[in-house]
Amino acid sequence: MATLKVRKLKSFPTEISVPGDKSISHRAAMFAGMASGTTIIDGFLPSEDCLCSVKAMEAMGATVDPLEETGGIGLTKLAITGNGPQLKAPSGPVDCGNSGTTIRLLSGILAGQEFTTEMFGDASLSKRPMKRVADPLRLMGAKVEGQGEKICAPLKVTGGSLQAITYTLPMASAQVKSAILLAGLFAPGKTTVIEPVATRNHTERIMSHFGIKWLREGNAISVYGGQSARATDIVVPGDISSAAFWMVAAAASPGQQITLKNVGLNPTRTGVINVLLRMGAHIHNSEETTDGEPRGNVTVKGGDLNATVIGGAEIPNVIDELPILAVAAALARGTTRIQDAHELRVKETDRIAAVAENLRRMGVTVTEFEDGMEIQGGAKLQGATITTYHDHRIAMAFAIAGLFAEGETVIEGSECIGTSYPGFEHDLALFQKNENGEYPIPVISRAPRKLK
Ligand SMILES: O=C(O)C1=C[C@@H](OP(=O)(O)O)[C@@H](O)[C@H](O)C1
Ligand SMILES: C=C(OP(=O)(O)O)C(=O)O
Repeated sequence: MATLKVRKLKSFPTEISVPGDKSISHRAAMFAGMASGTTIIDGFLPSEDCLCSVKAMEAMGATVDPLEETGGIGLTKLAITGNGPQLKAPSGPVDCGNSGTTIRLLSGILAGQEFTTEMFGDASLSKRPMKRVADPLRLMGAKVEGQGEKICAPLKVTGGSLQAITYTLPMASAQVKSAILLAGLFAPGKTTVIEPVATRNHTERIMSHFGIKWLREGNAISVYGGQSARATDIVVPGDISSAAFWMVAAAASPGQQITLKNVGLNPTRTGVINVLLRMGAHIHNSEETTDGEPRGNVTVKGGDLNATVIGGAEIPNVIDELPILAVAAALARGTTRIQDAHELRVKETDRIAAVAENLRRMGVTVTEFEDGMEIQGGAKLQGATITTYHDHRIAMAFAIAGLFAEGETVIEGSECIGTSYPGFEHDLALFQKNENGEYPIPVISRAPRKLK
């Protein structure tokens, strides 16, 4: 088990470029693998989760050529050549690691294939509910077999002749929406997903990018079956969910300023900026390119933060940022309430319990509810030993809390950070100059290295 030690912040970088967006990298790998021809993906996130999606597509017949590596984090540019939407049966079970996005989106693709595939994951993924994808995919005609009432992994999907459905999502989940839309590509007729609350729309945007037509009527999103993806190069912006850690570090540091470069600014993901603005942070974005996904630089200036309420339709937009927003709440004046966030209980770990437990260890008063928590801000944070429960967002959120704590904060089980943010420890070191003006971890160069 790896351990990350964090001390109170001693230095402040003026700029950080976070690695590629995780949600978009998964989708780019999957659509490229289902397209006929070669797609170059630039800005790919070489995290363990996204590499599971690449390896899965490779196991099912796609060819993967590495093109560029970026210092210390790995493969950031690759070419994927697919053979069209009918994939090859993999020679064995597919490893989805820690990745909910891999197993759920892949289930949608596999529902359209005429073979049986088994998918498995690590201990955390094996506890997460797959019934939410099994239910609609079974209605479409796929056979989905899993473990117990929650239909957990290992999950076996046998696809084939699907029928189009209209399905109202019982929970706000972009993964379930995406699984149904992906399966809909293999079902004759119009498949419609109705989402009661808007969730991230990367699947819809990437379908347009790969030449697949879809339509939105109110809160209903539809695709017609029988369409194939057209290979098209794609540039992935930086991940706002990773940038969020540095946004909070800066927002809670009066007198400091940081610019996060080339961050994805899709409005279904920018809730974290809205929440921090409401808490009193000074944030400015410059929106740039819009070849499918908006992106830009985000500058955050520190100040005194105030408590807020986070809930309702805003929740899906900040779902992965709630652990770090809970840390922001601990650093703010007043009591912050997070509500309507039951979904946090079925992530890599129960994130409500894990955040409450670790905040308390640092000296914060937290009241836990079924759907969220109340956090009393303003207490002096004390360094503590943090349990990550193998959840990358818990590890990174509490590493940021450690920058504001007296004494040392020890993040036990920090290896999970590689799930979404390879290079996080090195970026964190930019805040940790020691007495001699040296960084505790060598600061890596992010210079790209061409492989071909
Ligand atoms: O579609 C996606 O890429 C994701 C959707 C969200 O999950 P849910 O669909 O379970 O809300 C999010 O928490 C996850 O990190 C990525
Ligand atoms: C919940 C997450 O990812 P996934 O569902 O893909 O495991 C996350 O990245 O916070």
